[in-house]
Amino acid sequence: MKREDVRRVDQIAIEEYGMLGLVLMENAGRGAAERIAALCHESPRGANPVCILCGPGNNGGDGYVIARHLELLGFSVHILSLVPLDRLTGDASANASIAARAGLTIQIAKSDEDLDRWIADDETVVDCLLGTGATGAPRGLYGDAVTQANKRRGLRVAIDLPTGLDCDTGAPAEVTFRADLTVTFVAEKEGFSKPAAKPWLGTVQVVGIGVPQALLNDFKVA
Ligand SMILES: NC(=O)C1=CN([C@@H]2O[C@H](COP(=O)(O)OP(=O)(O)OC[C@H]3O[C@@H](n4cnc5c(N)ncnc54)[C@H](O)[C@@H]3O)[C@@H](O)[C@H]2O)[C@H](O)CC1
Ligand SMILES: [K+]
Repeated sequence: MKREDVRRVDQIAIEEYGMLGLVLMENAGRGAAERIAALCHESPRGANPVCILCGPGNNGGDGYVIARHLELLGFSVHILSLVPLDRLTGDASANASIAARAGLTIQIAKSDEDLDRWIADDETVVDCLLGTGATGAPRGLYGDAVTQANKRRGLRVAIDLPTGLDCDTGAPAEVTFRADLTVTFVAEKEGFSKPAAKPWLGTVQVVGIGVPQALLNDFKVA
């Protein structure tokens, strides 16, 4: 699916089917957490603890849901947000607040030094930095976070798409998250089939977010 189509699915599910964004985000995050747990259990590099890198939008919001569900699955999790939590809005803000009230470990990374200090070398790193709302190459601290993550030797999991990869063209940016696994929502993105995308995607798994079959049929999603 094209970026704009998958964002339309989200919008129609809410505006025409009356679903709540929080429900879509919960389905997305719970499904992603289950795939991450499965990968960590079956891979020799699958470390526990898990570090979740969260950006400013709903891709970051997914990260707070993933953290809550990974903890329920027995993982030790910590969250590095690249923005102060009061900068979050909507469903992302709601889930960051739930995670904070639940006592999940959340640190706010303000510099590359923070990222270097707080991302351990052997933990599993989850990319909830930028998703379908990204435009252009990851800027500033987002580029730093991707560079730091790529240096670690643990597993790397991208949520919805690897930060830096253009999900319509499959073109990687100068700095792109190199994932072992990409968990993507609703359907594979059009750019994932392009050869240039392969080194950055790793294995791709699709997670449904609970939108009605009728809506998926309208977008010809298998
Ligand atoms: N139906 C679905 O697929 C669902 C998707 N979900 C998740 O939501 C994200 C999309 O969320 P959105 O808030 O629209 O965008 P992002 O989270 O990607 O954040 C974009 C945000 O980041 C800033 N930004 C944009 N480009 C850059 C850049 N190059 N460098 C730095 N910063 C950048 C800007 O502020 C943007 O606003 C989707 O991917 C899924 O993960 C829902 O959770 C469930 C349903
Ligand atoms: K991402």
